[in-house]
Amino acid sequence: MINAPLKALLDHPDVSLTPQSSNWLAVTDAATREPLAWVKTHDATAVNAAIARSVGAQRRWQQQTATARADLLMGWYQRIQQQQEPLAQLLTAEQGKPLAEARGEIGYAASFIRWFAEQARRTDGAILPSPLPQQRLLVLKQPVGVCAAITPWNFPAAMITRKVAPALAAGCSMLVKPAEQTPLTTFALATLAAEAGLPADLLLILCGDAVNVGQALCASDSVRKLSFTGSTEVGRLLMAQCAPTVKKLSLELGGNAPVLVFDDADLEQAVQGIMLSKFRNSGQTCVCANRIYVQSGIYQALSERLAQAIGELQVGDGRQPGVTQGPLIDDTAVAKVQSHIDDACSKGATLRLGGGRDARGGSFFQPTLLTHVTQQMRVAREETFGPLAALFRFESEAEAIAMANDTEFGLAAYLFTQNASRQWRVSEALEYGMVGVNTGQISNEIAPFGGIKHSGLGREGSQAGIDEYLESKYLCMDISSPGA
Ligand SMILES: NC(=O)c1ccc[n+]([C@@H]2O[C@H](COP(=O)([O-])OP(=O)(O)OC[C@H]3O[C@@H](n4cnc5c(N)ncnc54)[C@H](O)[C@@H]3O)[C@@H](O)[C@H]2O)c1
Ligand SMILES: O=C[C@H](O)CS(=O)(=O)O
Repeated sequence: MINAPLKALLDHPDVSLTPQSSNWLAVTDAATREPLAWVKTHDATAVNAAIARSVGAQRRWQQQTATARADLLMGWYQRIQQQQEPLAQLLTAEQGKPLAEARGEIGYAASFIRWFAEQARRTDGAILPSPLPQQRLLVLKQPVGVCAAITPWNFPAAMITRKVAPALAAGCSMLVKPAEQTPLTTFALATLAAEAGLPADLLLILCGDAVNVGQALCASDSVRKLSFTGSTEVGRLLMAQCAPTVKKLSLELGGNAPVLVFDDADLEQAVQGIMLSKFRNSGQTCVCANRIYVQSGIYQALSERLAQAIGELQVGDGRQPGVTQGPLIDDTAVAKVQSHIDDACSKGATLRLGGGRDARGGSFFQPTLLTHVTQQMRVAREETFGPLAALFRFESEAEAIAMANDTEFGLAAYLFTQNASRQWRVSEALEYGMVGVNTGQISNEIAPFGGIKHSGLGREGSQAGIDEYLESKYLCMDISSPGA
């Protein structure tokens, strides 16, 4: 239910708490599947009208000083922090994750705003040593201009601010198409940005048919950048759609994260790291452990301890105390996890724990452990995006690295070993954008988040994050006096 604090966050002409006509989209509760609200949808004409408004807003916004932009972002940050609880309740309602995780995501989302408020005043250019005495060479940093973002449902707050904050800090405007399953958090964040003084039309939300909205954004020459977070399949499509207008692109795509646990790992540290990486958001994160490779000497002890830890997970409505595993986003997600389990078992894997839809029905799924998994199974090649821990066995370091790298994805990888030399050797050999050593928690606003190969282009957060929204302009100035 949308209570009074949540209703105040959704005070937007494109959000209705009462049923609306056909060109409005119903947003449902992830656990109960009851309608929460309705959001207005945009066709191509409406998208193009929004782009035109964004152009004007951006031109005015880039005239603001970096200090003014930073101050406004800090005001937005503080309001989000003050509203963490209602925002978390709204996020859990539409996405399903347990409230404790939702509170954490709100804090994580806010951290990007604070980070880029700080970065706004550090977009330094350069003065270069000229090769000619009469010339002076300078580099200016200028905003890219009108930007668009298309975001996934699994982190309805953080995937918005990880794009909008650097864009606004750099002097850009942003048009956001949130996932159809979880747009309400985006509207709530926009409400707080407006309360902080964000000028009208600088942050516009475009709900509607993803294909049509996406095509209109990609086709517009006024939109100079697209930042997409989602599946690799859609990322490839958007990349192609942006080619005719040569847009700047940031792509945060799919993953297939390996975890390597060596005989010399600290067993408890490895189990805790696997649990954190695998079961956060019920396994619905791009950096979740998808394949767990365990060296023979520790395999039995780890599989026993992991089974015990998985058995302690609590499935249910994320609003209920003690629940650690909320529902999957929809029945399609349930079917994909089930298909990976069935495929693996048909090819010789052992079902150690769980294995199917939870007795609660809906899209609740039992946290599952498979052992004796091999590279020939679908779970080794595809991103499961659900609460399935798949254990593989290996003998040597070289074999583990080869299996870990045997994928077109390259987002995150993890390894557990107390041997410092091995930490360096394996980290350098893993073909991924991010590597966790003795930890399953690698995400923050300060580090460069992103992947290589089919997991994407560019980085979010960190010093690099704002560069995705800036252009470098080179000035070459002849300072010789006339007639000299
Ligand atoms: N790398 C990361 O940081 C990161 C973060 C979250 C999710 N993901 C990936 O996203 C996937 C799961 O999220 P998802 O199911 O929302 O992904 P998805 O690709 O199906 O959808 C993502 C967004 O794209 C939109 N979309 C879908 N088809 C489109 C089209 N033809 N044109 C324009 N927009 C379109 C959706 O409406 C949604 O807003 C997983 O693969 C996961 O790994 C990656
Ligand atoms: O799912 C993708 C998110 O980027 C995960 S994280 O919260 O940034 O680790």
